[in-house]
Amino acid sequence: MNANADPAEVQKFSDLAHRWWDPASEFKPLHEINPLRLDWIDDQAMLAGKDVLDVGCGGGILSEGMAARGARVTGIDLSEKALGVARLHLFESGLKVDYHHASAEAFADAHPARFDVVTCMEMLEHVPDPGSTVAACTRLVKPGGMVFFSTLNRNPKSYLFAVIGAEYVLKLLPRGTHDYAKFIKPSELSRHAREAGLESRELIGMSYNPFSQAYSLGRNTDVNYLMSAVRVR
Ligand SMILES: C[S@@+](CC[C@H](N)C(=O)[O-])C[C@H]1O[C@@H](n2cnc3c(N)ncnc32)[C@H](O)[C@@H]1O
Repeated sequence: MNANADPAEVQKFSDLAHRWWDPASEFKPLHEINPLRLDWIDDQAMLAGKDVLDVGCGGGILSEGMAARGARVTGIDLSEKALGVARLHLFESGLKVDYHHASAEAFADAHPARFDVVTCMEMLEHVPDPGSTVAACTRLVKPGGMVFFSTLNRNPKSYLFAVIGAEYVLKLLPRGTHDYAKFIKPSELSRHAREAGLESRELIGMSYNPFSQAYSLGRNTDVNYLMSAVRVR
């Protein structure tokens, strides 16, 4: 497996992959946040007609959403099982997405500056070297193109909400889904982005309200957050 991949992390997603499109499964949070992040990306990138790469696409929830908005979408992941589920789901949805088994780094070597837009959502907190992934996403996008990331902040509140709350109290996610040590502060993601040649455009938080059981985008980046950036060199 690629040097910048944790086989145990990829295996975790492979083991659950058959439930990826069940909106009541472990992937419920991804289904619920998808309309929010899709609108947020589309507002900035104007997806229709664009060549888009979805890095760490998993079962294809975001990839299909972007294809439905008129983008030509390619998805890459290191979980063969997740990709198998993603390909099968295209028969149900009737959408077109081109899925490949590849790491961001290897795909960047083969397809430098090939895409108008690159998305890499809920994936950086599962890789050993997120800076390398950010650099690869930057190499994959054309100069002037946009890159979108989402991940988890690292602080006592995010530990409480994303690990204890989500995995142990509300049981939104299976125990062990997230490794707190791999969470990434916005300042760290910004540094990786700057070093790679990206200029940050927007940083926005995503919060879960356990009473209304709904997600919303807002200023609070304490736990989940998203960042958009433009390749400037
Ligand atoms: C939480 S899922 C997110 C899926 C999708 N991006 C979304 O937000 O709907 C994380 C995905 O990252 C993939 N992944 C983990 N490490 C990876 C790596 N080094 N390279 C490519 N994909 C990886 C996993 O297989 C899994 O499909």
